[in-house]
Amino acid sequence: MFVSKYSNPEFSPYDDDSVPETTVPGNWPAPTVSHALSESLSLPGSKSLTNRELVLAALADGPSVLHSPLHSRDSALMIEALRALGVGITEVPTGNVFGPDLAITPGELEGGSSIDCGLAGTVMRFLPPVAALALGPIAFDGDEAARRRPMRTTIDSLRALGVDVSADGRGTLPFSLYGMGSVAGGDISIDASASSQFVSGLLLAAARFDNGLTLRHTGEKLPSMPHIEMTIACLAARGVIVESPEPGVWVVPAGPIRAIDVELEPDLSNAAPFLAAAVVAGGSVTIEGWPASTTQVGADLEQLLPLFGATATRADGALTINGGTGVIGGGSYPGIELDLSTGGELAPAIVALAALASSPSTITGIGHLRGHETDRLAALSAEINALGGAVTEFDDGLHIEPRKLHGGVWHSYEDHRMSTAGAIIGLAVEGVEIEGIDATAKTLPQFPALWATLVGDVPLTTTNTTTSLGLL
Ligand SMILES: O=C(O)C1=C[C@@H](OP(=O)(O)O)[C@@H](O)[C@H](O)C1
Ligand SMILES: C=C(OP(=O)(O)O)C(=O)O
Repeated sequence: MFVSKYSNPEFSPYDDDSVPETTVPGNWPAPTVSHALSESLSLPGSKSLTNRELVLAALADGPSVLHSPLHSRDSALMIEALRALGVGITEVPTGNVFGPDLAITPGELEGGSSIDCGLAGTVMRFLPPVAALALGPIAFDGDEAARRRPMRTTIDSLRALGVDVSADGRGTLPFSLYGMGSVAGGDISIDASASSQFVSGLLLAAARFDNGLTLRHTGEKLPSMPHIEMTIACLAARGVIVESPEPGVWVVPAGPIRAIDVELEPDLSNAAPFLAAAVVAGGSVTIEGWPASTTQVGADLEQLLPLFGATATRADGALTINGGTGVIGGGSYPGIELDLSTGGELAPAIVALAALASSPSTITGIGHLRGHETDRLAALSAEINALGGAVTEFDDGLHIEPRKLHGGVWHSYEDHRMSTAGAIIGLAVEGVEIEGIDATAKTLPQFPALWATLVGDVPLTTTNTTTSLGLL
């Protein structure tokens, strides 16, 4: 189990004498809520932005500082991997409850290491093109579950760039490459229909290729376009202007990646379960520090949650979702028909809400979620149906019929968004116990503490978020 030193994942939303029994010791009893919410929360930095900025700072033309970065398993894996490649990364204490800033000093990229990708898509897809710029052999592996995630496009694209890659034919981790200290670059075509991260990984490193890169996506569909736009925006802020002469084609000029200090935005996708809680419980949840403009797809929650009858208000740099009376207060909200191809990482929270809706929902455009931390379509339908739900899977999505749900064990499949989807359902359904709540450490180790704050008015303090931080 990963325990971030910036959190205390053991923190429970219950008083010591009121913790419900679970059928299996170690399961997390998802708290129900019996009152309308009225809570305001801050969240730690964005995973997607933190791991992009770590890579770009490592490839930049001088030292820089990342302010308010995420500290979680995915960012820790990225930091360790970059250090193994010869990049200097040190913590700069600030008093921020979510952890210190990071000072990054680029170095000559060196081989000779084995990189643990854990279960992080951003590590396994972003770092191989960076490693190709190093000198020497570099091996990539990860969790057992990571060995099921699609990697063929990364492997094929590196080979198309002339990089020597050793891999069996399965198109997954583990594999290794032999970096020659430079990559010529040029013109390659890839099929990124399984993940936008194949595109982002190449774009992030391409300015450091001798001839830059012209990248063409040849597959039928391309999920998560906002994440590619995020990559392009992060590069632009560092002076690398990526042109897209036609959809699915990107041209990255060779040149320096400028070192800049960056303030990270809070993770808006991680806001999804907290804001969804207002829809279920009624009342309001406010997320502080909501950026006025952003490339994060989590910003779509402002439009998505009103589809379930909630109202969204932006004021004073915060987003508030008000769920009215909520299901808990005796209200109901309708199901939805939605193509979520641009925001697949929001799907588990949206599907959890759909499972509590009063009419059917159909979510499409999310077939690629079968290659996420787990096959999310199979996992969501199995877990909701085990609680008495009626979810059917099709290739590209899920259909959810309204049913009265009952308690039971909700499996996380080591997937942080499965854990949090179970917590949303548990707000309204007595006796839901979550197996594997620790999976939330992937991007939000403070989830149990923040959820306790949300449902139980337990103040978020240095005791429940930063016990072992030693900064304050
Ligand atoms: O580039 C990124 O930071 C991400 C891209 C998306 O991946 P896919 O395109 O594989 O869905 C998203 O789901 C993931 O959580 C983060
Ligand atoms: C798909 C996700 O993660 P990853 O970055 O590992 O792909 C996610 O966080 O929903």
